[in-house]
Amino acid sequence: MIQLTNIHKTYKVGSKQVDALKGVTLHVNKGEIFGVIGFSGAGKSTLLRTINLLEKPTSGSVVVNGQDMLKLSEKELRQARKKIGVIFQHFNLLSSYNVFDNVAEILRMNRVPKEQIRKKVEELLRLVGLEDKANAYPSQLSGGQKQRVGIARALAMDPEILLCDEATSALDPQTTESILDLLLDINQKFGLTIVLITHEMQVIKKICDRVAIMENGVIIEQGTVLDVFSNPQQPTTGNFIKTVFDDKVPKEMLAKIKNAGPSAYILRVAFRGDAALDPVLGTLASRYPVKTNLLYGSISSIKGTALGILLLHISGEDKAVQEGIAYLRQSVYRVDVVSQAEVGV
Ligand SMILES: Nc1ncnc2c1ncn2[C@@H]1O[C@H](COP(=O)(O)OP(=O)(O)OP(=O)(O)O)[C@@H](O)[C@H]1O
Repeated sequence: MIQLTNIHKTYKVGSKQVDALKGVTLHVNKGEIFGVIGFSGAGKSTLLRTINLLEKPTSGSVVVNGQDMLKLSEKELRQARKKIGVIFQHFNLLSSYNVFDNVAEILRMNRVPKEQIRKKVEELLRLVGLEDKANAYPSQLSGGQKQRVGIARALAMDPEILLCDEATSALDPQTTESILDLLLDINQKFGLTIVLITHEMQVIKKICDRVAIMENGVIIEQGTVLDVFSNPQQPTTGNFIKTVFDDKVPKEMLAKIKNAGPSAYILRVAFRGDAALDPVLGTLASRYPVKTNLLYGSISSIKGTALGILLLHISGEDKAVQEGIAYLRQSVYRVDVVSQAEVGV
């Protein structure tokens, strides 16, 4: 659906050059929700804006729906952009227009016949749950309601792709959840392809199928959300995951743990799918003469698959501990030995 290949973008600021994108290659499948996460300045907005050519790459290719976007004439590009809706962090509504007209304006601009406009706007406002706010002005709406108008505007021309530029960053956590539910609903109802950029891992976890992590203008890691959450490869990815799975243990608690022998470790254990329910820990305790303490545990569902993260303290004679760890490694998705300093707070 979207293929970005070896995208470079260099801005010139006075005599200085800023390399915002340094060879980004990305494929987004039709109908999926693809998230791009990174810290401020990583290049996310620039990347998102190359998809509809709001930002023209310095080099590289942008193919959307089989069309090479860089080869289109102005007129063809305008047509192609109709199929790519965009929603923004600060909503971009027209403050002097009411809700109805904010949405109708898009249809008028695109010369949709007048008699079709009312029906279409009513349909869109129903979809986003704002049918009773048609006459309200943006200043009379909450942030979440404003973003719903933004979504209705973005969907007015029946796009195939929706680009979301930090669409929930200005919203409180509860409103964020409801906007993400709406995006998920639209994705499922219409098979809409969604690309979103965010700095919140919670957003990625809740609705994305796949994720790319950006740092300094490059993608440092990408994969399904489940794979990335359960098996991160890069330290930055691990740091983002920690914002969702806060596997910290009070230092006083760590100080009280008594080792059952000379060998002791703290393990971070990731379980996936059905394995999350298996009595692995019971078998570990009965089969190996080791002592285990559960320090932290969390199970959540990522796109319908359970992902469990545990912190375990294991101690005993060295041979038994090593065999116990080997058994765990065979039985669960991933086991890492972590230091007290890493998990203690
Ligand atoms: N129009 C511009 N002119 C000059 N430099 C720019 C321009 N737009 C972005 N940059 C620079 O390019 C780099 C990437 O910026 P970009 O906005 O894409 O990052 P981001 O990951 O979206 O950050 P944020 O989360 O803060 O929006 C930054 O160093 C930024 O200062």
